Amino acid sequence: MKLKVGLLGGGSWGTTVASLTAKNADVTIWARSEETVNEINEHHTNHKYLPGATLHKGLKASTSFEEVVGNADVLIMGVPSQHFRQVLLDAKPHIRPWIPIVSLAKGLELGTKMRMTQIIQEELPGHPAGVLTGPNLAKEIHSGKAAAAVIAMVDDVIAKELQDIFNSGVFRVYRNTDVIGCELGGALKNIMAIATGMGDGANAGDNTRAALITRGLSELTRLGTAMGGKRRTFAGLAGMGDLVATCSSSKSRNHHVGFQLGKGKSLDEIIEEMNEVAEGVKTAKAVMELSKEYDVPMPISEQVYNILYEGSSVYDAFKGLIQMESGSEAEPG
Ligand SMILES: NC(=O)C1=CN([C@@H]2O[C@H](COP(=O)(O)OP(=O)(O)OC[C@H]3O[C@@H](n4cnc5c(N)ncnc54)[C@H](OP(=O)(O)O)[C@@H]3O)[C@@H](O)[C@H]2O)C=CC1
Ligand SMILES: O=C(CO)COP(=O)(O)O
Repeated sequence: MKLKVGLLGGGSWGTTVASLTAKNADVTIWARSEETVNEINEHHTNHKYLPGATLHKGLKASTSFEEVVGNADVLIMGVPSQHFRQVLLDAKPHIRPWIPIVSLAKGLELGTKMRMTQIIQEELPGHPAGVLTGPNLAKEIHSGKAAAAVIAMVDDVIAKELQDIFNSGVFRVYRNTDVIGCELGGALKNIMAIATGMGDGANAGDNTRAALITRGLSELTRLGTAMGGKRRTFAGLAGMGDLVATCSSSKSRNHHVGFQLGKGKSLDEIIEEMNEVAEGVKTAKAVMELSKEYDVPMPISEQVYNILYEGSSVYDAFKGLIQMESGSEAEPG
């Protein structure tokens, strides 16, 4: 008997994971748009988010939480971070006791600064909560290119069962028990992708991008370990892996936002023209508060924040970073 999976969120990554998982399980995806649901059921496509992709024929879709979640053995949350709690609460009355809940989101909730598994634990205490993360640009995965990911859960026995649902040929899924580190790696790298995007947009060069990625890793590891993540996690797929993929790819939405800023466009213009989420824009706000709370200097994130919200220019940001005293590699700066 195949496990029943309910997946909430019909965007590019939610749809990609639903289609991949449909090879191993009986999957129904929830999207709020009837048009998307009908398109998935009738044509096995989701043009708005995955143009040109054909989805697994066994994947079903519905706008009804009851239909998607009511019988599910596993719940996967593919909704962006700022809407995650509300969608979880809307689905809550239909969720069966103690089924595992896996987040696909890479961001922190504004206001609470919470990770998505913390929201799951707060709203649905007792459900094992985990995250699927790693260098996984949806646009490459739906076209069948190989990739590796990590399923992180405190309970490694449940993680092993979930590994079998997600693993499929060229999509290789590893396990990790460090949920905090895996979740923070995914959220924090988006800010670094905005930074490298800015450099690329402003034609700063390959050496600058490499310096930003490397110092970005050091910066996110500092905050991540202060918040309870394990140093090794940040050197793995959820940290370094995702950082490299996102910071160097024009397929990344966060890199795209940075790139356009580097070309001189305003944030409002860029967001207006996008129909997808770039989580780093909002996560940057939460991270500035966390940097103060944990007393961890985050110079790259701070410059990204200044450009996004304080009216600084890309030139000001690079000048700011370059004028910092360069001490030991182990130190901020
Ligand atoms: N795309 C990728 O390559 C990857 C993305 N992720 C992460 O996955 C998460 C989901 O991103 P992704 O699928 O890419 O997002 P997209 O931007 O592609 O899609 C956003 C989805 O969220 C829905 N949505 C927007 N607002 C609301 C709301 N208020 N209530 C309910 N649903 C809403 C949209 O529905 P509608 O169409 O009706 O507006 C749409 O289905 C993000 O945290 C992202 O960082 C992780 C790995 C890879
Ligand atoms: O997280 C991702 C790749 O691992 C997707 O990054 P973007 O959200 O920037 O497109």
